[in-house]
Amino acid sequence: MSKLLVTGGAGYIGSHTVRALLAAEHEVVVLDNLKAGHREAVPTGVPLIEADLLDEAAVRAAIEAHRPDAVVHFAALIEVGESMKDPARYYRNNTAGSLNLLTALKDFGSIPIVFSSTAAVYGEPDVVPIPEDAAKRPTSVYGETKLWTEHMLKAFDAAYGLPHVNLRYFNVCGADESGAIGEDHPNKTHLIELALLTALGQREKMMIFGEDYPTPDGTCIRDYIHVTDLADAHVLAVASLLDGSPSTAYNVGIGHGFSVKEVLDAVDRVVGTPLKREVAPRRPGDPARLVADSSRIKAELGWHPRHTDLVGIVESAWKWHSGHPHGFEG
Ligand SMILES: NC(=O)c1ccc[n+]([C@@H]2O[C@H](COP(=O)([O-])OP(=O)(O)OC[C@H]3O[C@@H](n4cnc5c(N)ncnc54)[C@H](O)[C@@H]3O)[C@@H](O)[C@H]2O)c1
Ligand SMILES: O=c1ccn([C@@H]2O[C@H](COP(=O)(O)OP(=O)(O)O[C@H]3O[C@H](CO)[C@H](O)[C@H](O)[C@H]3O)[C@@H](O)[C@H]2O)c(=O)[nH]1
Repeated sequence: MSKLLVTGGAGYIGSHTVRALLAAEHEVVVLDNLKAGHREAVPTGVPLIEADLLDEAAVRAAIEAHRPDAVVHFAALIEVGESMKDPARYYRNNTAGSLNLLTALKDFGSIPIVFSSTAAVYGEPDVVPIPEDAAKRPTSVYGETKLWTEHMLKAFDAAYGLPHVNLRYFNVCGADESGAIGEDHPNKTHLIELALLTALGQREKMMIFGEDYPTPDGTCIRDYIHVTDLADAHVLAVASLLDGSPSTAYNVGIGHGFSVKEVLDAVDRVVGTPLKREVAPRRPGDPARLVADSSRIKAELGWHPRHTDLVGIVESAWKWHSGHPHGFEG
């Protein structure tokens, strides 16, 4: 049993991963500023340090007090559109916040770290499915903040020895099978969450952002990875670091893409009624097709996604949203 510090563990992906880490018999401590996370998402018995990564002294105090064997680092601002309007906030929170954490990790004996990176580091890809060594040309400040953190990790590892795994997630979706936790971001921008809130009557209609992309039905294609499969990838990444494996990066996706229209068709099937749809202009910065080549994590860590059926993925998200129409507020 190892002791793990999880930053952003009160958020959507973090709270699912905390459960997977507990199931793998690790001891877990969460650090979160609760600006986008939820106290209720942290399981009873897991200590929650309410602190901000920008508070360097608080970060150092948390590491010193708990002396984790490894850290899983989710805490970040996550909205592509907002990052373009307020880059200062994104570089400060995501890149400078990560710098505070990495500095503490190297000062307290090079504590290994699993970092939440993103497919957004690739930007518009030359090759699809995208392998890890594809060119990194982020088209958003959000993607840049994550790529800069990857650069810092590489430099810290070279200079001080800081073992790390960058997990580059594709489009994360779904919810824990219990239906007790799920996606509840303060600003809703993700396709499946918005569609299900529309089905609950909280939105009038679904906007399809562009149907003139060079794809079979003209809408964007994404690789939808279920949050519990992603949580399993973290458990494996932590184990590999604790075993002394060298630093690396892994793409985490199912290796198959679905178009916006296919996702909305699946939502219609699951909720049993067709949602009102309207075609809108393209959303700036959206690549046409993002699909992961996840063969490296499969080969090296033995990871395999269990949720590859789109209707099943949407059903799991629907169980959460229909049971908690206003998220953690009820
Ligand atoms: N959701 C996706 O589709 C997706 C895709 C790729 C990568 N990611 C990455 O995964 C991670 C988790 O995303 P999520 O969807 O769970 O988002 P989320 O907003 O639900 O979780 C992020 C958590 O971090 C906390 N946080 C943010 N800044 C902090 C700070 N400075 N100090 C302390 N706590 C802070 C928030 O309160 C929140 O609980 C992020 O790093 C995100 O960039 C998400
Ligand atoms: O109301 C909506 C919302 C989204 N979309 C479309 O649906 C697709 C998926 O959009 P999301 O906003 O759900 O997700 P993104 O692909 O923009 O981004 C997500 O996945 C990326 C990696 O693939 C990054 O990690 C990012 O942080 C994360 O939000 C896009 O083509 C988007 O244009 C719509 O048509 N209508």
